[in-house]
Amino acid sequence: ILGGYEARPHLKPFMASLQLDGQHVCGGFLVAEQWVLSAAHCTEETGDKLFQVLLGAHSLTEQEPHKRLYRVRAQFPHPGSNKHNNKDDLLLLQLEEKAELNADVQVLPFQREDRDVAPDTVCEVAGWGITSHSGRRPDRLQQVERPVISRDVCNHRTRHDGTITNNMMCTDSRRRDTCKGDSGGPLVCGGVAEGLVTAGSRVCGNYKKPAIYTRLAPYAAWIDGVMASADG
Ligand SMILES: NCc1cccc(NC(=O)c2cccc3[nH]c(C(N)=O)cc23)c1
Repeated sequence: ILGGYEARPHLKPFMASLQLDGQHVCGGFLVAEQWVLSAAHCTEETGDKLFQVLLGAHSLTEQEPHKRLYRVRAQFPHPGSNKHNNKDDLLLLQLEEKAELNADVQVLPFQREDRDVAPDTVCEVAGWGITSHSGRRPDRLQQVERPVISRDVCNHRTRHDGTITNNMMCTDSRRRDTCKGDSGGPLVCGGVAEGLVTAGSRVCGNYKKPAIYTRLAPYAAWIDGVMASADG
């Protein structure tokens, strides 16, 4: 997160850190007791290695009462996801067991009504992604508030030039923005997850490249279907 600030500890109990060998790679959030939602692009450099999922954390390193690292039983990237564009950039992770819910570990509902969030709506996004252009990695969860911008503005030829589909949404990226390591985290508007951070152009903090999110409502059936099929 660029231009943000440290979140109030454990006030975002849905936040997940996707880790490899103890290293934060991407964000995500608890969408059901045994399921975390993140971005398919997060698996690009991991090959077929499975993530571990850290829940209940504020600091990535310090001991905290409800912090717990979960093994992943299976990972389900959306079948339409690929490394050449931002389409269908979703990843469902089934935890080895149901997460133990408590004050610091809670499920976050996602938007199921397929209607655009109004432009200028102020939403918030959190993550352990880099906090500077030099790549400084925070130990504690950061957050920032960002206004939604219309798809038309976001698709302007000087911005994302027509690549933002109806399944995507954008927020202003002037100074305050998402960046490397924030992918997969939720864009929360009015207490509901409306989108998932996607790296898009990988640019951070430049107003000419608004932040892009995968809208969640269009994928409600896919999310429910995977969870139902794998839960048995
Ligand atoms: N503001 C939009 C936004 C949201 C989330 C992430 C990003 N930016 C990256 O993720 C990024 C940036 C720079 C080098 C990078 N290398 C890699 C990589 N996977 O090797 C990713 C990146 C941008």
